[in-house]
Amino acid sequence: MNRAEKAALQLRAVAVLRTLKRSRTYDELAALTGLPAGDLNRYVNGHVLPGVERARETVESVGREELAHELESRISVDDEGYVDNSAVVFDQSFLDLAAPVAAESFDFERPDVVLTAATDGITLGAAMASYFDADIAYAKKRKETAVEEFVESRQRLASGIELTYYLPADAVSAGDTVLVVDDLIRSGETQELLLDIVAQSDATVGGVFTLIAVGDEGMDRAREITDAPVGALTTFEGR
Ligand SMILES: O=P(O)(O)OC[C@H]1O[C@H](OP(=O)(O)OP(=O)(O)O)[C@H](O)[C@@H]1O
Ligand SMILES: Nc1ncnc2[nH]cnc12
Repeated sequence: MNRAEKAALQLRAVAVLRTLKRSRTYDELAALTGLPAGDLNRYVNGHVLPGVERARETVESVGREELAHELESRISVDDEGYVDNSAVVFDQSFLDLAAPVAAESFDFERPDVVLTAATDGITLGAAMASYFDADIAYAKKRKETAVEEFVESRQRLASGIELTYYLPADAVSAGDTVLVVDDLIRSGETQELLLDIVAQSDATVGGVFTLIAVGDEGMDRAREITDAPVGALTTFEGR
């Protein structure tokens, strides 16, 4: 490992600890990590960096299970099965941790572009794009001003309302590998539109990832459209 890689690992460990600290006392963080509370305080406040071995152990200890647990503790589901995930999508540090875990948990092809749907998918999309050193693209329900060419995909929803997403045509190029992500998948209607935009762009789907699947319907729908890996960090019961 060269100096830069060591520093990146040490900083990632600090990011992990800071994220875990948000909902914990130092004593609780010490119990969780096995590291002394005083050391944790110095790491979280940036006075000292953890040594490379400690950094590695810290980063590796936050695997899929821990992250899913952290995610579940931050969201609430109402009586009708609707999810409030604002404490997740507004926390870029948490999403920055989710990206490597998603990449390690599923066999996604390395993307050229990470594609999502505005609005709530954008922060996760940005974290994933940054991790893969890929571009971020997001389809919007309105046409972007001053852009001339769009790829658009329209669908009539179960409710009868029509939903259209527009993506500037140069956001995804023919031949690109595209990782499609969203914060939440329920019916899969949004995924169907995003996957259609990838197909219209003559690009390849490298995977589909969501933080939260509500029921199986949307995930199954995505799996019918693509053979690429389709994965969720957590699944909740649908209505
Ligand atoms: O699987 P589906 O049933 O299509 O639902 C999932 C979509 O719903 C939410 O977005 P929403 O449509 O609420 O738009 P927003 O992000 O702009 O709030 C969420 O961010 C997904 O994009
Ligand atoms: N927040 C949410 N919870 C459950 N299903 C949804 N579909 C779209 N947004 C949703």
